Amino acid sequence: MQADQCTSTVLVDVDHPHASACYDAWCGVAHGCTRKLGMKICGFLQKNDSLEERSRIVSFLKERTASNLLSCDNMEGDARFRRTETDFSNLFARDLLPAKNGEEVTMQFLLEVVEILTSYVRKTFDRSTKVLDFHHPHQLLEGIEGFNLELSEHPESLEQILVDCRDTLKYGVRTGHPRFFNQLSTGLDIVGLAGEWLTSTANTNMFTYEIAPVFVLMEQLTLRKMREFIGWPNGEGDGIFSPGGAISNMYSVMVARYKFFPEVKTKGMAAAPRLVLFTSEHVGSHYSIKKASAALGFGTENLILLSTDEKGRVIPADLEAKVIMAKQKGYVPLFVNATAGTTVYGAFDPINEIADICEKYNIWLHVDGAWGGGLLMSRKHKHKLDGIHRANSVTWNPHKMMGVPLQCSAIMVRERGLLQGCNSMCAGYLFQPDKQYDVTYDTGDKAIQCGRHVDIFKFWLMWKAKGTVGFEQHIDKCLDLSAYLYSKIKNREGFEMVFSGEPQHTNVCFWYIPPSLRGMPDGTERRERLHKVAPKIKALMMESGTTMVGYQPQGDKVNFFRMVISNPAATQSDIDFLIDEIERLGHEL
Ligand SMILES: Cc1ncc(COP(=O)(O)O)c(C=O)c1O
Ligand SMILES: NCCCC(=O)O
Repeated sequence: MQADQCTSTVLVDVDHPHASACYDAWCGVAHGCTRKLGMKICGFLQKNDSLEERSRIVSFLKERTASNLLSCDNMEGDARFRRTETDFSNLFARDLLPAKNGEEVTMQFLLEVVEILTSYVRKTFDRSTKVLDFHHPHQLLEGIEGFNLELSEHPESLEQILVDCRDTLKYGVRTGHPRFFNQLSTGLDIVGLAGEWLTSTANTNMFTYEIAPVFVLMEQLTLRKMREFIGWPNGEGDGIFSPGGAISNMYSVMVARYKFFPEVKTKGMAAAPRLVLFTSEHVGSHYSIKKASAALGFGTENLILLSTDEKGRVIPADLEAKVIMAKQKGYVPLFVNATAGTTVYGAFDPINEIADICEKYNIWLHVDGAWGGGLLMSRKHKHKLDGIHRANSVTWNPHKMMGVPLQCSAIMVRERGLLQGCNSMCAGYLFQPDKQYDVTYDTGDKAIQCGRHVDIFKFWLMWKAKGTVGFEQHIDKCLDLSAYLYSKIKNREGFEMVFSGEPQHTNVCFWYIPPSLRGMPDGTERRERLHKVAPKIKALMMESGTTMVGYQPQGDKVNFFRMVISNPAATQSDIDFLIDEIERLGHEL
């Protein structure tokens, strides 16, 4: 293989036994070419990765080379922005753009950062790397191998800044790792990552169309598409992206109150009767409803918890009984939260039956689909959210089941105008009515925030890259993996399911029973000892860094593992690994 670096023309011996090496060389050529030509070569090469295909490609490229169509003669032009050995020890932030002559240093610095990030991405998907390198807070605060968290009086060199970047990732948790199961938000979507990089580079604000024209329109179009999945005709309604599901849920309570008692906006809660809210007793109906009742002045005593069945689903009859009881006490039932995918059990409340009761008593129905909303995109699983179209508002977090990088949460409201009416303050320095464009595109007055981060682009880009079918495949795969896990442990010695039956979402809840506890009669001693098993296994897991899965008690149930899957990188082998690891770490307890 010879490559004339001046024109980067590559002469290839197709029959050479190392045709594959030629293929790799062509990739190198592609990367040295102009974007368009390089992309074409890369795309062409990557579509065909078998050796035979590679040889065919190489002979194709050889012919093209012969016709001299593949010369990347702008190498010189790009060479100055190729990563080169740079001594950053005497370079500082002040040497970066917009400093005079700062372009070269800036490019080299950013290329170093890109190298750090791309190296991290590669390791994230490498199962031979650890999920985490756990250290206790005092160890990190004392400084490990020179990683000093203290802030500096004087500027650190760019070399130190790059070291700090590497260490920050080194001592963090690889939430994109295929064996990271600890949270509902997992994974590292590359297109989403690129979207986030662009978002930070654009560094703008969502409050007005004038400074975020493209992002505002993307948000509007994407929310409409989401509302179509909810089943509101033509995607009618309103919405906004918020910092998270807890805030989205808070919006729903605020808007419900504004709908029925608008004067509370100006006169406060004194202008309303004693209002009561309803949600599942399960902590997984999410404590954010409780937070909302506290933060919005209802008082947590006015949040009435609803009984649930063995699978954690709200019992509609209990809701109706408690509504009647509240009314008999002179309270006003304002708001019911039905959860589509509870945090711990993954339970889907019976929305239609709950909607019947809400319509009967004229109560606002909110569906918290923070965790389960994504299943609306799956033809196989969307039935679990039947009735969601009857909701007055819906929370849906793409940053959970759909793998969109944090943060990305939507609150959608069926009735247009309520978000604006509830939150608008008409700040004259932002929302001038006499702008040259249609000011209804200014979103700021719908929000409880002023400045609002651009959370839409990474989601919009992923949707463009995956298509709706791509999200459906992602969701179906994760649910298939949870069914696989359930099938592996439901009758396995040493494993006990917290509730019977196939998982509704990807949540699989179970106890691991070490041999020392097997055969022990149920009672206080067994419960106390079992309560300590999951925390101990989790601690050993984190110290070994091999995998991570959450645990918690629920009601009268002692600590149990909650396995959730939202990372499309996970495979059955990772599920097998988790089971084996739990047995390995817990066997001697
Ligand atoms: C059902 C449910 N609602 C709301 C939330 C809160 O979402 P966020 O963490 O984005 O605030 C969660 C988080 O797990 C959840 O599971
Ligand atoms: N909304 C909090 C996240 C809960 C979890 O990831 O388990």
